[in-house]
Amino acid sequence: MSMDKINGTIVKGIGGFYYVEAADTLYECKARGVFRKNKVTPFVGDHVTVSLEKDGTCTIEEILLRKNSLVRPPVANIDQLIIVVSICDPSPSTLIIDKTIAAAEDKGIEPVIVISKSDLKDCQWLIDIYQTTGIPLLTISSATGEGVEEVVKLLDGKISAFTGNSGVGKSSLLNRIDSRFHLQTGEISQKLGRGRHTTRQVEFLKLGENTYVADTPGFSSISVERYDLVKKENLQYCFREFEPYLNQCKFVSCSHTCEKGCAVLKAVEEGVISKSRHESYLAMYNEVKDLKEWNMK
Ligand SMILES: Nc1nc2c(ncn2[C@@H]2O[C@H](COP(=O)(O)OP(=O)(O)OP(=O)(O)O)[C@@H](O)[C@H]2O)c(=O)[nH]1
Ligand SMILES: [Zn+2]
Repeated sequence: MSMDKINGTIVKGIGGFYYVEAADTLYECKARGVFRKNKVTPFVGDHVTVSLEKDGTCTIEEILLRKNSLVRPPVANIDQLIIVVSICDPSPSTLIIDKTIAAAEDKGIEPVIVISKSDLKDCQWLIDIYQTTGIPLLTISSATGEGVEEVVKLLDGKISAFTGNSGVGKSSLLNRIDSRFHLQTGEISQKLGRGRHTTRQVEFLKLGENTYVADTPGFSSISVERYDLVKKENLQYCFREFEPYLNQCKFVSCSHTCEKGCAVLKAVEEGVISKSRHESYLAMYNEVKDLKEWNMK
């Protein structure tokens, strides 16, 4: 029997069916049994090969190599992670922000910081910490609309996921960006509840040509603890503003925590690297330094 094969992207998964978008057509597919046997789960975002049979059956035959993946929520091939941080209600934790940034950097996902609720409080202190890092930074208010257009521009042509603690204003921002988010982030997620054991699905919402946003009802935040701990040796590369100094330290094996002749510590002292960022580095370094490889996954 001859079969046509196409390549596409999984944009949705519900009840054992996967919805694959290819050339503006949506195919309802089953996955080959072999995936389950090998304990491979197709993720939303996966680029896949689908066979189209004469009777209309579509089957996912192959999952192409993932650029990256996140476990909670399960999603693959994300270009950028939009980290929403409210300036108050709830107040920001720079350590949580930096852990999230590091998890993204470690996976090769571009982090973007969006400071929200700028109508409520002065954001300058937080801007000061991050504007020297080289990480894209925007300040927005979903109440006044400030900065929302800039967020829309940033999403163009990319696959993005939003993350941030409960209450920081993700839904409010997404609703301003596209009204179709309203239903998914509001009503359905409320029906499903937000408990740990409820069914939660990720779905890509298409905002434009090659522009998708992962709608992740029920997930306030990607998990950066446990699943996404960055190895000690890699941690220094997850703080991108450290990069110019890394090979200027006196010792090749410098951990940038306390050593004499450490170029990173010097940059912190001189105020070129923000103290807050380095404090997060220290805290994260101490968390992972004694962990063995098998404890990390
Ligand atoms: N003043 C002000 N309030 C905001 C803004 N954005 C969101 N809020 C309020 O903050 C609260 C939480 O906003 P949500 O958009 O539900 O936050 P969320 O991040 O989606 O929260 P979860 O759904 O729990 O993850 C709501 O009462 C919003 O009205 C803003 O820019 N300014
Ligand atoms: Zn050093």
